Amino acid sequence: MLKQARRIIIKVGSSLVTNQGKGLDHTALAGWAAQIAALKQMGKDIILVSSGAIAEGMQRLNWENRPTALYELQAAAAVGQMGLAQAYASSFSQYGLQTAQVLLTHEDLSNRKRYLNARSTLTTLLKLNIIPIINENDTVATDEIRFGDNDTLAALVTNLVEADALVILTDQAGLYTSDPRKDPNAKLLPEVHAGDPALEKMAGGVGSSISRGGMQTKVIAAKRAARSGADTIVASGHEDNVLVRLSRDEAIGTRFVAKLPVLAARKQWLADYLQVRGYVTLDPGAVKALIDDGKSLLPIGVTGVNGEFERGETVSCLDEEGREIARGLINYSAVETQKILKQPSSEIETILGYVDEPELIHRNNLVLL
Ligand SMILES: Nc1ncnc2c1ncn2[C@@H]1O[C@H](COP(=O)(O)OP(=O)(O)O)[C@@H](O)[C@H]1O
Ligand SMILES: N[C@@H](CCC(=O)OP(=O)(O)O)C(=O)O
Repeated sequence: MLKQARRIIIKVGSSLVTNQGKGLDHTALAGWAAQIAALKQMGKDIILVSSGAIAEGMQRLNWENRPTALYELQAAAAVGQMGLAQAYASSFSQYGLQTAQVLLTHEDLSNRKRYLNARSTLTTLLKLNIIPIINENDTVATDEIRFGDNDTLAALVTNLVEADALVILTDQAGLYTSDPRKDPNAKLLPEVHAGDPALEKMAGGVGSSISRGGMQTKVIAAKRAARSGADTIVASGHEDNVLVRLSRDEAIGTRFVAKLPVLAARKQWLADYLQVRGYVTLDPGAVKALIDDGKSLLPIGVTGVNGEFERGETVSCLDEEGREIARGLINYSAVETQKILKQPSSEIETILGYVDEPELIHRNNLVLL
């Protein structure tokens, strides 16, 4: 599949770019640059999402253990990001390629204007034949606006620039039926369907103290990438010449085939880019109205509300078992929603003294998950 792909996002995880968490593995970085240069020769647009700032920062600061305080992590990232950018710039320059550093936070992608700016900057860099190297802007990201792991960031970038494929390189051969570090009988899955709920049960957490997310975030990243039609490959970065071989369509690792219906750009944005501020619980009738009948969500079908949100913010819709079935932009704040839930829309004015909209979440602002 990579043979056909013109635009590819490649993510290399913390487990691959660092020397067991002690600074950057410069030989490994040079190897990624060499392989990406070969892919560029084949006429492909490449964006690299690379972790490693915190590990490099810890090394430069002589810190033995990964700090837990956010401000220390942020300081380490600020120091280490310099090293990461330098290392890539010098490795890629061997092949006559220039690099650009792009640091993003979740907020950059949830704000529509900044999202569009990020998209045009990235596409301009690609047109200029430059390799954008993306990482999370750890220095300013607070807990509420953090991606945390770079798998999620890579998936959102895949959708942002409408890439054809996402390649996630890690320290395991691909997705196994269970965590191979814990289960000696775990089997590698060569091909799966992105978005298959069974996969999330197989995938476990991180494999090392420096990584974030584990296989769980990779499986979800594949589901997100599929929403814009991109296939995902999760493969081992220790595999010799892996990117070049993948681009010859050699079967390596796990391929997540995108079979989900492709969502329109605005609906993708609703599904994945916005931060959920609260939850509403739906009765079975409302669940059916949303899923089977394509209706808007009315207050009468809501049985519970959680969180503090304002009008226009993103709220997740749960069924009675707590499964998320949809997300959308809500027309009433949490306080207002609490007052009008289980009530017919005709009562909104009597209860609140005004009415914004008869729907709690209008269909146009709602996406099924
Ligand atoms: N079903 C699974 N298949 C493969 N790896 C798994 C699975 N469940 C959990 N893992 C763990 O996920 C780890 C890879 O994720 P992570 O440690 O976050 O690496 P990275 O830094 O590359 O993102 C593996 O080392 C492995 O221990
Ligand atoms: N942004 C952080 C890395 C986040 C992280 O570890 O992500 P991952 O490579 O997905 O395990 C850094 O550069 O140190």
